[in-house]
Amino acid sequence: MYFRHPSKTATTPISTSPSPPPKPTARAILIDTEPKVLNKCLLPHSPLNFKYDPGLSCKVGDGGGAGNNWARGNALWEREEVREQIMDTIRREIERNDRLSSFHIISSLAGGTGSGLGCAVTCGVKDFFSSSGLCMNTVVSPFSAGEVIVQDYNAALSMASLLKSSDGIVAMDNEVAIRKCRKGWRIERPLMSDVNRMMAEGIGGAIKESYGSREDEASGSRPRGVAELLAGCVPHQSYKIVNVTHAPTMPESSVEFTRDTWEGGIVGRLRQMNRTGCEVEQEIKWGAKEETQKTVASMLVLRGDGGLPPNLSRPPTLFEPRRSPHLPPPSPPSHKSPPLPPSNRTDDVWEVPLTPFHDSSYPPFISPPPFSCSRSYLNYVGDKHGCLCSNSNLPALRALSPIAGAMRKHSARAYLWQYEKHGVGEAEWEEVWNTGTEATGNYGRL
Ligand SMILES: Nc1nc2c(ncn2[C@@H]2O[C@H](COP(=O)(O)OP(=O)(O)OP(=O)(O)O)[C@@H](O)[C@H]2O)c(=O)[nH]1
Repeated sequence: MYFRHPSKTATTPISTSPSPPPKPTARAILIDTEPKVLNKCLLPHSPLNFKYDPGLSCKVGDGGGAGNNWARGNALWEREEVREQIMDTIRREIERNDRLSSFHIISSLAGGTGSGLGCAVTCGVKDFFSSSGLCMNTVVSPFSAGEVIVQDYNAALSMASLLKSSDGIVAMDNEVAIRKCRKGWRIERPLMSDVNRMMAEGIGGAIKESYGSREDEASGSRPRGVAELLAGCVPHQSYKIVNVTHAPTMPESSVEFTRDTWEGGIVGRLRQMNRTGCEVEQEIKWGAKEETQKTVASMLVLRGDGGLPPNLSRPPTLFEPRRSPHLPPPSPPSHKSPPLPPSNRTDDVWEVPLTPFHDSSYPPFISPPPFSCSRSYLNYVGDKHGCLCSNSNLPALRALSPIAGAMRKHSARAYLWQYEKHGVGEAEWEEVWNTGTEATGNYGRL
């Protein structure tokens, strides 16, 4: 459950004048070493349609960032006051839950705070709260050039640490997201906010919303959010890097003119993308018959309007569908509809057997390779949206590639003193190479 909705926490005063509905509060713990970054997130008049809880923000360190140095960010965890502040905040938030199924930690790979401290927090969560739930990390890979000179070191240290501590790593890539913004949304010069929106559309589509109430469970929807994603895509601890692709990606102005089908449209495109290792919908090579990408496990989440099953009322939506104001409002849910789809629409996926996504070869110990498909009624892109989470070799190898870059830099002894100063010496680098070589070998063998 990612948000606390106002109805649960506050009583709304009865008023005759219409006022905007109160914003839900993200159940997110913000951690940074730069107070100005946190303050920006906490601005009372932020344009976001949700707000952050100032009580859940942790300003740690001396206020100057971690200097794009993984070791410096990671070493902050050695300081008792930093550890206690972060762990206390997490503990308080856990105690406010009825129940908890998972943790989701989001950070970049290239900087110092998100990568270094983020890895330490992941280990802390696993050490202290692993009985409370699984821990998934979403990490953002840097652009291949033009950013931080030591980005390969930081990304390599992060990946090696998370491969050991995390239950699943969703690897997002800034460069891929920029291409999606350009080709899918036709934004010539995407801003970081566009990149973030694109990534959110992917990861938001992948994680089935978990409202966490007992009624949900009683209704049979059993929403499990992150835990469901991990169960579907991480069948073995040697394969914990997950890639997320989604369709459609189209400019907002095209939404009202687009009528996609499931099997022939969205699902077909995602299948071809999965077979050929294509990450941008507009770059699909339809002529390519050969599989260029091998997948260990995959999970498809389809989102679309349809008759809601009885007892499953539409939850408050944070992501309003990108629906044109000229379209008639969506019809209210029919309580006469059967408890589960199918509907009578011929393009509905429930009427068309899904051709499995696993037509590639798999390691012998995973047979048959897991493939699951589920549906959510909460949609926020047009009337149909598909999201494929897969444990495929090409994106995983790309996420691991900074380790090779770091090895090259390391052999030239470049910048190593900056890391040594904060406790990352030869033994630690050796561990990174070993972990990286093993993971690269596992994916390379597929
Ligand atoms: N997608 C995305 N990437 C970002 C964003 N902000 C920074 N990055 C990427 O994150 C990396 C830099 O890491 P930051 O998160 O800025 O650094 P930090 O974790 O605050 O670490 P320090 O600055 O060293 O304290 C670069 O690869 C950036 O491209 C963002 O809003 N969205």
